[in-house]
Amino acid sequence: MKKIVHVAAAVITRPDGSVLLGQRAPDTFYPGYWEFPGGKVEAGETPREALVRELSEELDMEVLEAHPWLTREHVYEHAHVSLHFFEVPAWRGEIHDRVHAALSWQHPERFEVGPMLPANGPILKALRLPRRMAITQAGDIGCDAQLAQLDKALAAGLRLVQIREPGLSGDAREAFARNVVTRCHAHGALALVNEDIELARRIGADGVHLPARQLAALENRPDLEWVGASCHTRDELLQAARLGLDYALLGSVAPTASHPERNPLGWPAFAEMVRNLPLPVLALGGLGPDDLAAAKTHGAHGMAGIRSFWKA
Ligand SMILES: Nc1nc2c([nH]c(=O)n2[C@H]2C[C@H](O)[C@@H](COP(=O)(O)OP(=O)(O)OP(=O)(O)O)O2)c(=O)[nH]1
Repeated sequence: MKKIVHVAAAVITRPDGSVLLGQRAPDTFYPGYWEFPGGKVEAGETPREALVRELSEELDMEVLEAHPWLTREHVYEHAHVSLHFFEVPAWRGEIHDRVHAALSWQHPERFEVGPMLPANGPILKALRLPRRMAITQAGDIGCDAQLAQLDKALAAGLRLVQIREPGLSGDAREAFARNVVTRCHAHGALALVNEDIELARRIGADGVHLPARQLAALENRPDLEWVGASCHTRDELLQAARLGLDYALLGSVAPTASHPERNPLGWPAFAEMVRNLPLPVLALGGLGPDDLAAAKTHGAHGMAGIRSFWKA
């Protein structure tokens, strides 16, 4: 077995959502391939310390903020690497590249450079996962009211919707879900169906969201473009990772109106549970739009919720 080489890599992000990629120099492994700036963690360093050092050495950049994001393993011919990705949204200094053949700012929805290093495919997909997911509540407020909220939220930039309507009957649920998918697609937003894999396929949804008990029962990932799951424990998160899911929801982080009696996790426990996972995690439960910064600091990709997530 090859020794594991730890690597810190930076998803350096501008406010318009573009990320910085570097093209590997001719004298390296995979010359000409594109990567996220970073490099090997040296003895005695944490991945974060390595990240700060590498970005200073390679790009002349002083990192002001770095949020832990994903950790992925990949076995190359030359090494078994464990890639610790951080999101870097703030830095000081003008970027001066010292090691790459070229640098390029790229939008995750349409990468125009390639090829990418082989380990990075799932990373590029994770970058396309929006940061906020709103979960429908038509069973509580009525289909018309929910669709009106959806229109407003899409117009305000919402790009990820989970259709979760256990209270609607089969036909009503299908008609409502079709309506949501059409409206989401008109805005380039993703629409996922809770639990019902067949319904998701039938109506052309982008994927399915698995409740925890369905996640536990599955042996293989359903064959849809986007598949995520609700998790409450580290074991459930690891099962989502084993199945190769695209994201997980983890909560409740804070007390919620619907379950005030449940013991919330709190941010420190959330951060511990999502540490070194290979898939993005959205924080759920008792959160509002203002909590995104705290969520990212604690290792979340973003947030999901019902009530406050429909307020445009
Ligand atoms: N920096 C970076 N490395 C990546 C990414 N994806 C990926 O598979 N890798 C792999 C390629 C290499 O095997 C390893 C990084 O090692 P490296 O050789 O570039 O590291 P380094 O800058 O410390 O270089 P050196 O000390 O060997 O000169 O991680 C990525 O997006 N960014």
